[in-house]
Amino acid sequence: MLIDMANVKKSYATGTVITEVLKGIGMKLDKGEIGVILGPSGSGKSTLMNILGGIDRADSGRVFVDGIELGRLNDDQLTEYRRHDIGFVFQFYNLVPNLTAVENVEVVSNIGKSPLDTDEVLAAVGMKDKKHRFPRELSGGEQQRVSIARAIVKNPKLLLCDEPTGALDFHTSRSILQLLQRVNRTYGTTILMITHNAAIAAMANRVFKVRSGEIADQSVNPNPVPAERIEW
Ligand SMILES: Nc1ncnc2c1ncn2[C@@H]1O[C@H](COP(=O)(O)OP(=O)(O)OP(=O)(O)O)[C@@H](O)[C@H]1O
Repeated sequence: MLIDMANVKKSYATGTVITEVLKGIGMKLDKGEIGVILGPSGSGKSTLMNILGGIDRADSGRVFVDGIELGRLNDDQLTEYRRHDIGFVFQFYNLVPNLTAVENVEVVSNIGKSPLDTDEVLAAVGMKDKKHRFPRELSGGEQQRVSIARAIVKNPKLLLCDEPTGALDFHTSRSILQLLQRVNRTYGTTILMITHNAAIAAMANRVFKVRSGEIADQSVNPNPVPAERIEW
């Protein structure tokens, strides 16, 4: 079991108003699986992912990732966990603009405990030939490939993707989803992906539907579909 969460609650206070964003979430994902989280805007998806990624903390409940109980880590340990064990991919790539593609990846591999080879990873995401370009010289899809290379070069236990195709057209999105499926197979990386797009659920082993801070539905997909067959 890679992710094992039970009864996770989280509230935010703005002024005197307290909003309960997560109301007792439980979910499990096995090692090597792809999980997809679906849910409307504001339902708590990013909050859930931030807790799993060690960016934020739950107020109560239990969160285990690969046997590590995140609630028991102090701030320094949580930073180490985030740095070494988790890869993040965001909708808007978040590459460093004045570094080339290869330098963006090296920034992460240089601080890794057991990083993968930078050139191998850039080749795996199809960006070997353009590795000396700056982000502004790359298309959105290419920038997302570099950001995936940056996320996986540290060989993370868990790859968290928050709307990784949210800013891309259909064809580019599908090639990014294919890439994520290939990363999952090649490196055995467990992937948890947030999306608004229900069609993407077809490529997942497990699908979690979040509504108003609760898991409204979850399902197991015995035959995940290759990403190239997904249509929307
Ligand atoms: N730091 C914060 N302080 C106060 N409220 C917050 C904070 N972070 C999130 N919220 C609130 O928590 C709720 C859930 O936010 P969250 O970003 O987790 O939703 P989401 O499902 O990821 O939405 P989206 O699909 O729009 O990204 C929202 O109502 C949001 O306004």
